[in-house]
Amino acid sequence: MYLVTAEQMRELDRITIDRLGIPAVALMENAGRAIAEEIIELCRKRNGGHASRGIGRTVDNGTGQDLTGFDVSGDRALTLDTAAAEHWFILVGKGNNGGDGLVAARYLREAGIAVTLVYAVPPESLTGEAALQRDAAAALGLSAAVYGQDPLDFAACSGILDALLGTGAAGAPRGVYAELIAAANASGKPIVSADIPSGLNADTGEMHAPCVHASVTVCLAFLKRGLLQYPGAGAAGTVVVRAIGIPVSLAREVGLQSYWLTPEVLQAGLGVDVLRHRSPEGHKGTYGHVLVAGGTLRMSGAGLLAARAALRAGSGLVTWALPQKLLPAVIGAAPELMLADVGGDEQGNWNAGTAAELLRLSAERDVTAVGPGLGRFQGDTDWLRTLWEGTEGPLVIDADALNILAETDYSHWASRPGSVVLTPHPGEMARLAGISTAEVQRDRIGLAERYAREHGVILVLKGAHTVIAAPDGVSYVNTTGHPGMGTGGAGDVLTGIIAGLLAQGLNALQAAAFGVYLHGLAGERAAGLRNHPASLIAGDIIESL
Ligand SMILES: NC(=O)C1=CN([C@@H]2O[C@H](COP(=O)(O)OP(=O)(O)OC[C@H]3O[C@@H](n4cnc5c(N)ncnc54)[C@H](OP(=O)(O)O)[C@@H]3O)[C@@H](O)[C@H]2O)[C@@H](O)CC1
Ligand SMILES: Nc1ncnc2c1ncn2[C@@H]1O[C@H](COP(=O)(O)OP(=O)(O)O)[C@@H](O)[C@H]1O
Ligand SMILES: [K+]
Repeated sequence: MYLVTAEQMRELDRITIDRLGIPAVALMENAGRAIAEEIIELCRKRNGGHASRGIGRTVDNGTGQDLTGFDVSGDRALTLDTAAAEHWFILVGKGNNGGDGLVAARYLREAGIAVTLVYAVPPESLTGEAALQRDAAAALGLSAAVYGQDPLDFAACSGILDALLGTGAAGAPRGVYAELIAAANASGKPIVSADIPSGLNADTGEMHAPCVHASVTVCLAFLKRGLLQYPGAGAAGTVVVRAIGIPVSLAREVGLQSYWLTPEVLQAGLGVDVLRHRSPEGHKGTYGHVLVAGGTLRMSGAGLLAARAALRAGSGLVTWALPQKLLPAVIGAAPELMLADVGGDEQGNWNAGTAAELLRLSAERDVTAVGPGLGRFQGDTDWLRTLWEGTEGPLVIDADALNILAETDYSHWASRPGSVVLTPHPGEMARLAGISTAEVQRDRIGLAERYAREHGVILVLKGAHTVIAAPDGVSYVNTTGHPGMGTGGAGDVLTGIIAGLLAQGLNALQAAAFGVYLHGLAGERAAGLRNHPASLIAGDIIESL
């Protein structure tokens, strides 16, 4: 499923209306009807009725609590047995988002649900299609109030439709919009947002103050980027994407290149064999050989986790290269692994002298993963450069190896035949990009796309809803995963998984995207196996692969 910015959405609207000749009012009619359908669905569910979802996937966090769900569904009857018990307030903004709300109000009324239109601004200030809908609602005799002029008691309603601000919003909600959003949130009533929660930045997921906290967001036509990025993803509730008559085939014309990472996108878009078929005559040599370079006295476990994860990801062979001093202590920790001595210092740390042996080891393996538990040492920049320029296969760079990169301008390093996958968490990304962690989190997709393009790498920006971006501008947002995965070593496991997939012949983008997806799924599964997800530890993710 495509992800769009507000600007791209406007372009899609423009082409549909101006070039295809589909009237804007028809799109608005479809949008309003879809919103009304979803409100009725919510009422039905709330009253214990059967949910009649179409195609869809709900992401469950393993504790029975819905995180974000997506649904693309077809027609459904606009009736509700319990309509008499419902009374919805329709918060109407000045633009087309308000117009959508007015259409929804008509359909809700049609289903027997009481509605009160609550205009944020005097209705006379509406223009275009929204004004047309205002007149239709008035002609039907829908009851209406103007915020600030008429008395309004939120306690009297059973639910709220937020049709205040959509993709045309700029900056934090002002004046009466801000007051209405605050009042709606404070009411404790379920809120359904039209297109995006008002107060959310549709592109970045940044939540302005105030921002609607929705139970359901009925996203229109294309999934807005901001609905998948935190903190916005947390304000949107269950996200349902509904078609409104804008052809999906226009996506290519507008140059959409950002996707929600689903099995379909992995399979059809990225060409990944998600079932991971193995040839009946395959043997360990068929499935590649990973070299993991990492682990020091203080953090030997990081190297071990990455190496074990590479095995569980299906790599035929895995060699773990580490300082000689540590070798006796880790023998037998994972009998399936091969160990390689790279020298190092007396304390069991890596040093500049390990580069030559590492290069030799790497030349005989299909992929090298460097960084987990590596530590820092004198001359580590040249050390990493030697590896970068001297190895031919793909490199997965994580943890301290990222910190080394962050301190140097590696754009001057010789370009390498093999691809590079960087897997920073937000703190490491901040150091790489020379900005604060808060700035990284402000627009994760945008930053990942820029960095990947400018540096010619596959970038995996980790954290809830990990972003994968490629040098050609394509990006994916993953929604598998679990808050329980916020535990030391979970990232080392991801590094191993990506390396393991690379060894099996996936290209760097495929391995990064599929690796992130599988890592998240394994995390969900592992969390579900514990008494409480907080008890999840990184090794559990490996065991759930
Ligand atoms: N034909 C189409 O295009 C279709 C569009 N569709 C729907 O339209 C939505 C986009 O509609 P839109 O572009 O009219 O903008 P919208 O989000 O309603 O709000 C803009 C208004 O809000 C105001 N305003 C802005 N920022 C503000 C702030 N911070 N605080 C306070 N006020 C602020 C601003 O007023 P101004 O400040 O300019 O006077 C302006 O009038 C889209 O999300 C989807 O729901 C669908 O029906 C499909 C077909
Ligand atoms: N709330 C969450 N939802 C989904 N995935 C998460 C969440 N928190 C952490 N993760 C995942 O767990 C991993 C943590 O990686 P990282 O911070 O590098 O850990 P470490 O450095 O200890 O190995 C990342 O892949 C991240 O995406
Ligand atoms: K809205």
